[in-house]
Parts: sequence; structure tokens; C-alpha cells
Amino acid sequence: MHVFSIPLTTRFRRIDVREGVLLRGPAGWAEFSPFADYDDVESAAWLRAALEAAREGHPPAVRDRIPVNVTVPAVDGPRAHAIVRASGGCTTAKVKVAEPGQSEAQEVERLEAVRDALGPAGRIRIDANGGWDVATALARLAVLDRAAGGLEYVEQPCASVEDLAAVRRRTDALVAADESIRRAEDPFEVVRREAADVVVLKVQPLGGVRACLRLAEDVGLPVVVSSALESSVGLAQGIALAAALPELPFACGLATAHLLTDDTVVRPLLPVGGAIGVRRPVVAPAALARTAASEDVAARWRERLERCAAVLGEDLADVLG
Ligand SMILES: O=C(O)CCC(=O)C1=CC=C[C@@H](O)[C@@H]1C(=O)O
Ligand SMILES: [Mg+2]
Repeated sequence: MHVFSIPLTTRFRRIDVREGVLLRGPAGWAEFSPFADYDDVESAAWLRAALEAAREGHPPAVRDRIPVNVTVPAVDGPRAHAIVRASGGCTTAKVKVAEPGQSEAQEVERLEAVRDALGPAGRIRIDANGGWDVATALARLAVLDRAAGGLEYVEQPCASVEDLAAVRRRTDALVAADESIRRAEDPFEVVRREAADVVVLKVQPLGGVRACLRLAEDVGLPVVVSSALESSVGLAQGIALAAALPELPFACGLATAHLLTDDTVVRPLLPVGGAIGVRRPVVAPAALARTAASEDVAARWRERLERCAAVLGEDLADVLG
């Protein structure tokens, strides 16, 4: 077991340092890295995902390259431009909007810069993380669609499924559901209420690659696989899901290794030509030493891991070695 602590290159989701645990089982390394705002019961799904990867490995792949979007945090125009240009050939960008404290003008500047960097053929999607009410979403979407020169879709414009459905009914923009799937008691409410055109699946919060494959089948909507800002060990779990899905019509949000200043593997899972090759990266002792958390952080994670294992009724002896 290895506890890592890696500073981010850019503040994202109001965090500056990404922490988590790497476990190693008979099928290889796996990552357990629930965000701090997930309680033990919610975090247990993240552990189920890690145990599946460590013990069973990944299901068969049906493709060997995963097209990915570059993820643009809530930064200013010049920085957004630079991030897109340094993205490893991504032709789709996902741009964060609705950041608390930021203005519409800052979002417009960011989207114009991203369009400029991508060129006319690129695709731009935005993610509001549930930050708007319906009226704000409708007004802002019109403005941001113009600034971006067309939006591929808007991810989680509002927090509730009811509001997502209202936005979807009242605009031409496609709506993607993220938090309404990953943090919902019932992910099928999105389907019943016709609240989304696309669902975003993240492997850790949804309990593993196989659980996500079943969910994708049952939901019956196009899927975008996205990361939870993991190190490349966790990203490989997302890559494995994207590789195994029968259909993959959109670029996936798995190019987030560039948001970390270091990684736990020899060759991080970064895009080349806008896609990430399907592989399980090699964890290296030197990378583990560089990214090792301090003793107090490690102790906090060991306790969290134990509490989540208790929630699942799991004995972790085979993955802690
Ligand atoms: O989808 C992407 O391009 C990258 C992943 C990403 O945006 C996220 C990762 C982790 C936490 C989330 O707040 C955020 C998201 O909302 O999708
Ligand atoms: Mg999202």
C-alpha cells in the first residue's frame, strides 16, 4: 500500500493537492482516492472499484485508443489557450464554468480563447458542476454558445434532475448528467425524467468498471467516461471502461494527468494525437518515492481505508502487501 500526495498544476474543484492510496492485488495496482467531501459510505464505492481492479483486472477491450478532451479549469484566457495548445493534440475541450466568484465576462474570455486555440473544427463542451439555476443556465448558455462558436454539450448545468430536465426542454443544447449520476441515490431518475442526452460515468464513485458497464447498458444513453482527477493508476481504470464500452461516440474526460505536477507511474497516461492508448501503466519505485505522502497524511488515509473496508465487510490482506 502506498499513500500519494501530488500537488496540482492548477487549482481544480477547489483542491490544490491530490491524495489517495494505491493498492496492489493479484491483478495489479489500483487506486482508491475519494475526494475529501465523500463520506465513508459514499467512499466505499470507490474502494469497491479499486478492489475490482486489483483482484480481477479489467474486462476485455474492444478498442485500443480512447479519444479524449483536454480539461480547461476556470483559468484566464491566455492560460486556457496555452493549456489547449499543450494538450497532446486534443480536438475536444471541456471548459469549466460557473466557478464561484467568477463573472460571465471571464467565462466568455475563456471560451473565446479555447475556440481560438482549437480552431473551427474543434469541439467545446462546458461543465457547470450544478452551479446555475434554470434561468441563469438558459441565459448563460446562449451567451457561452456564441462565445464558443457552438457547444457540443453542457455538463450538469443545474444541481437537481428536475432542473436539468427543465433546461433540456427549453434549449437546443445537449445536456450531460454527471453529479446526477455519480452522487444520486437513483441514477435512473435522469432517464425517467428525460433530463439528459449523455451520461458521464466515473469509475471510482460508481463502484468499478463492471458496475459502469452494467449501468451504461441499463441507462441506454451515450456515455462519456471521465476521470476523478486520479493519478495514472486510477486513470487506467477509466481507460479500461472506455475501452470496453460497446459504443464510444464522444471524446472522454480522461486527459487529466496534465493537471498533476507528478505521477505514480513511469509513463503517465497522457494523450498523443488527441487519444490515450489502452494500457496499464507501470508503477515505479522512484515514482512512489517522489509522490509519497507525509506520515500524518498516510495515517489519515490508512484509517479512511479501514473504515471503508468495514462498510463493505472486506478483508484487505491480499491488496495491502
Ligand atoms: O471530464 C473531464 O474533462 C475531467 C474530469 C473532471 O472534469 C472532473 C473530475 C473530478 C471531479 C469533477 O469535479 C470534475 C467533473 O465535474 O467532471
Ligand atoms: Mg462534471
